[in-house]
Amino acid sequence: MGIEIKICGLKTASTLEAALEAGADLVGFVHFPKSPRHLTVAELPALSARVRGRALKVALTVDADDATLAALVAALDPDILQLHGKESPERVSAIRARFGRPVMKALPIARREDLSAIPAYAAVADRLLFDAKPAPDDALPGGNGRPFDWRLLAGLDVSRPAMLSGGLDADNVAEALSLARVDGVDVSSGVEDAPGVKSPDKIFAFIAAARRAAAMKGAAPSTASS
Ligand SMILES: O=C(O)c1ccccc1NCC(=O)[C@H](O)[C@H](O)COP(=O)(O)O
Repeated sequence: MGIEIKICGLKTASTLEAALEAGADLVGFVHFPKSPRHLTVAELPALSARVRGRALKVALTVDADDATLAALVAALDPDILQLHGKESPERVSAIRARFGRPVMKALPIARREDLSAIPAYAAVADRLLFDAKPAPDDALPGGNGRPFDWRLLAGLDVSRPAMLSGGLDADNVAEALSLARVDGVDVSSGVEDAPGVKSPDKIFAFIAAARRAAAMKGAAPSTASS
């Protein structure tokens, strides 16, 4: 079973290069001033040029207005717009139509009830990303290194490609993939030495662990009919 791997919150040329060399399928750039991973619009073209088709570029925003999205689209030329705020299904649909880019909507998950949002967003987004719901004292809506109960996604059957994120790292990604039925994994804090400081070694270790886990999952006999 192949999976997609996204390394999010890349800020420097050297760590972006590490993610690309390690084989990341998607690379994420955060535009959210409160984040330690925030990149200004002016910083994006140089990073964008380095990707050169080696991975999909993802622009991550939180409840961004159209002017901000337009500036990001011009500066990064993203392959995917990741919406990580409280964007309604109507707003997701409007962004997709206005900017003509595939949209990945992040959905915050803590309990089974949180899965009830899936159908409305699956109807309008190209992809879904299941992330841990922030705790009241978390400063950010994502990128908090907080895991959730991956068993909630065990029987997941959505009509869109779905990624899992929240507190993943090289040590737990195999367990996460063994429990959640997803098409990919997304990591930020788990490949950092400090908030906003990516570690090339941890990026390589994470991607190797995720690929190994996905290969083992593909090789394991199916239990679906037993
Ligand atoms: O990373 C941030 O600083 C951030 C800020 C605001 C919204 C979302 C943010 N990050 C989301 C991600 O990096 C990933 O999509 C994912 O949530 C992984 O986060 P982590 O738990 O740190 O691995």
